[in-house]
Formats: sequence, structure tokens, C-alpha cells
Amino acid sequence: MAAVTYELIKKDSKSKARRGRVHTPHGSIETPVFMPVGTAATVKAMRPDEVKEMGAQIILSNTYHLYLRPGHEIVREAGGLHKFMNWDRAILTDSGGFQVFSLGDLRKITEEGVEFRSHIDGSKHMLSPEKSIEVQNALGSDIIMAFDECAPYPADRGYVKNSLERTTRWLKRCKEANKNEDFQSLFGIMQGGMYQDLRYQSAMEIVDLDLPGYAIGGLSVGEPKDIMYEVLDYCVDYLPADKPRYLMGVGSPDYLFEGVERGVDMFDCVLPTRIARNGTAMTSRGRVVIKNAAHERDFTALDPECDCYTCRNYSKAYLRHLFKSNEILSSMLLTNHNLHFLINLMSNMRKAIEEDRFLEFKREFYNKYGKF
Ligand SMILES: Nc1cc(N)c2c(=O)[nH][nH]c(=O)c2c1
Repeated sequence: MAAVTYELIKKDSKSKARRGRVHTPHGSIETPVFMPVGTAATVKAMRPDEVKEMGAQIILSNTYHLYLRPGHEIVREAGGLHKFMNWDRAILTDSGGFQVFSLGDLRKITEEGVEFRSHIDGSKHMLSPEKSIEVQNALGSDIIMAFDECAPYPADRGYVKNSLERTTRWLKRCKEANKNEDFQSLFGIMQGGMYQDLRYQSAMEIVDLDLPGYAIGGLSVGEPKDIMYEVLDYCVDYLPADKPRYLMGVGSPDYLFEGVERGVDMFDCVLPTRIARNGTAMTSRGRVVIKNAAHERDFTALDPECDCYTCRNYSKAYLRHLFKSNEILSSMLLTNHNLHFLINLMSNMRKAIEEDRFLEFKREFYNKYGKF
């Protein structure tokens, strides 16, 4: 039996939204769930106890970054990523493929894997399905992602078909490389671009490998919203209902609502932490760009409906002052708020599904949030 299993608790009667639970060796995860990104073994500007206190059940870390620095062998010697970063709940690691592919000219794709030069010191490396699994095994994460190619957008049909078929061959190699692992569950990744028949082909090929969970890749790569939603309208249903479904790289409130409404269980995105460091907050009334002059003498909280540490203790005026003064505390407080906002949003979505009022909740949120 896989170390990661999925339990369906309730389906919404008026949409494909579903309430579930993912069981992992480091605890159960109530779904739908948003996963904060901890790229280099830290959720930037946050202590792990703060991330835990706000209710984060699982975080994501990046294989590419940890392989290059400090190196997966050092993390293995430290006792694994949980011990190294003092996080005792679940961890998902990505395969490193997405970062390597985004290196552009600094990489060369072959059937073996991807040759690339480190963005840190220019040194040459080869990341292959086997190497990605070796690194993720050393990190000791609960959920490990298959080494895949995320086709760019736009991409012609021939390229997308060849790419998804190579991704399936790489997935088989990942499964073989991970076969002796008892505690780390390998998730496959569906590709296929914006082509329905290729999405179906990719899904059938990866589901045939009977893995503990599946991700939808190749979206949130610059395509228009309506195209993403159109692809999600059909491709989520290509995945088995008794396994977790994970939409990669998605994390703004509207995308989360639209993904949950279509049956997605898990999400990750750097957006909340990245925009926080750039001075933007997600609130129930829409985004707040804290450096705007309008906030100079605004002594009210960021969000009247938020009970996070930042909203309970600080005003927009103070947060604007910190940001304009380039104070480290600005990133800390805005990151704390943005993660709390999304984690709380997912908790409210779970409650709405339990009470069979998900679409009503979505309408209420959209009416208050205004323009996305
Ligand atoms: N938007 C996306 C974000 C991601 N981190 C990934 C990924 O890690 N793998 N494959 C993907 O297709 C992908 C898409």
C-alpha cells in the first residue's frame, strides 16, 4: 500500500468541488489545500513555527535549488529535509525539471535527461529521471514529483505530443528508480499542452502506472485564463477520483476557486510569498499595493476580515513605512498575511463544501474581492 492515500469525504452537489483528506507519513492533509512554497528549505521570511501556527499542513521545496545548494547529500546527512529545516509536517518536493527547463539557453534536452548550467556558478550538470529521484530520496520528502517536461505556451501540437510521450517514458524510469522506497510516494504529471486529445493520451499513459497521486502540469505557463479553465473543464476528470489531484503553479484566489470547482485537491504557488516581498497584499477586498500614497495616513488594518498577526497588530500606514524603508519586517509581515489569507481561504472553501454551499461562497467572495 502506498504511504500516501486519499480519502474522499464529501462531494459538492452543484459542482465538481470535493472535500477530502490525504494521508501521509507526516500527518493527514485536509483538502482542498494550498501548499506554501519553501524553495531553498525555507518559506522565505517565515519561521516554521509561524507557518505551522497559521495552519499550513504541507509545504513544497524545490529539488533543483537544494541539489545545487547545499547539495542533497548534506541534507541526507542532516537526517533529511524535515529535520534540516525543522518542519515535522508533510513536504512535497518537485522534480527540478520545471526550474531546469526555465533556464532557457542554459540547458539541453536529450532522452537521457537535461544538461544544464547552474544559475549559481555556471557549473555543468545533468538532471535525469534517476538523478531527480535520487535527490528527492535523499531529501526524504513525503510526496515526490516525477521528472517531466513542462511544454511552453504556445507550443505546436507536434512538439507537445513528442514532449508528453518523453515525459511518460521518464515517468516509467522514475517509478523504477523509486521502487524500493516505502515512505515516499511518487506522483505522475499530466502534460499535453492545450490539446484535449493529447491531455487524454498523457492522462491514460500515466494513470496506467497506478501511482498514489497525479498532478496537472503544463498550465499556469502564460496561457489566458479562459484557456486554462477550458483545459481544466475536461482534464481533471481524466484522473482517477480515488487519488489526489494536484494543479501545479496555481495560487491566486480566482484560480484556486476555479480549480476547486473543477475537482482539484492540491495547489502550490510562489505568488503569495513573492508579491509580499514586493509590497502587495491579498485581501478580502482585492489586492493592496502598500507603497501607494493612499495608505500613508491609513491607520486601519490591511484586511478588516483578517485575524492574522499582521492585521491584528499593524496599520497600512506602518506597513507602507516599512516597505518604503526597505525594512526586513515588511517582507515578514506581508508574507505572514498573504499565506494566512490563502490558508484561511482554503479552510473556508472546505467548510463551504461540507455545507454544500461552495458556489454561494464563491459568489460572496467574488462580489467582495472585485476585479481579479
Ligand atoms: N505551472 C507549473 C509549475 C510547476 N512547478 C510545474 C512543475 O514543477 N512540473 N511540471 C509542470 O508542468 C509545472 C507547471
